[in-house]
Amino acid sequence: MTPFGDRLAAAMDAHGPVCVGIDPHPSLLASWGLDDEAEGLRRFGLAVVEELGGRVAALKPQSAFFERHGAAGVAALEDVLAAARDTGTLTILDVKRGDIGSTMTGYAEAYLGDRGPLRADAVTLSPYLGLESLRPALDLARRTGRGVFVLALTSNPEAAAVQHARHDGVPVAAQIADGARAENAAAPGERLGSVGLVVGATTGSATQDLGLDLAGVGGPLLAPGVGAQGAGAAELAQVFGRACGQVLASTSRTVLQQGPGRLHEAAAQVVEEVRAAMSA
Ligand SMILES: O=c1ccn([C@@H]2O[C@H](COP(=O)(O)O)[C@@H](O)[C@H]2O)c(=O)[nH]1
Repeated sequence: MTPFGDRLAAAMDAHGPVCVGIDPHPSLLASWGLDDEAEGLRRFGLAVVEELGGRVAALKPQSAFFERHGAAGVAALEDVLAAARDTGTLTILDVKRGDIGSTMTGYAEAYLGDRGPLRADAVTLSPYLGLESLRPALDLARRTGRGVFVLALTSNPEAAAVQHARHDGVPVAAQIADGARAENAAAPGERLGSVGLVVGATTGSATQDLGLDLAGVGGPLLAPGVGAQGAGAAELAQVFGRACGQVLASTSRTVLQQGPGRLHEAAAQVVEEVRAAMSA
């Protein structure tokens, strides 16, 4: 399979640098006239896929909302992922996994193997058990042409206590960025590497203050926080600077709260704003 980074670069060329999250919050389900039960989530997710499949660069289901409903919710997530795959739209499963290496192998097979019912094109990973603990996922993703987004500077304010902290004088987030750079450098020839970072659009001057070389990462930069969390075009330009071309802005509630039938128009508006920010 063509490596994830190259597939994502092509999708961003075709549809713009925006990923839409599938986050079935109870309040959104209610406003869509759906029950907060596994079947409601399934219908919600499938409606998003039906309207946006083939029209955005990527869809990002949020596993937490589906897991709330146990086995039936996870089955709904499997259906949503399968439907997205059928449209040819890239999927990023936001599940933020990270564990000791031997257990990480299980998670890697669940999300990044060729046979797992929850497989996605890419997955979000937490490096806070040590970046190298993610090795099984990094290696399997490379073998199967899938990708990962490692949490570096997340969009929530309380993250700074961990991610800005210094170890041997180097900020934790910068060490994670350097690790992603090394992974991508080991797979030369890809237009965009397949090891990306999560860098929140809400993180202000942190990328500069901490000296993160985002352009040097060589992989995609998933930027949640656009819309409901308060970031817009100006914030994206400030956070990403010369790495703008690698940014995949992510937004969920801002699009989803428009309701069925109006998702594409809302997503197109975000694409327009992000493109303007990136080219300014
Ligand atoms: O740093 C992070 C990492 C992930 N997220 C996820 O993105 C969406 C954001 O939803 P909005 O409705 O656009 O706020 C959600 O699934 C988060 O878990 C993030 O926000 N920040």
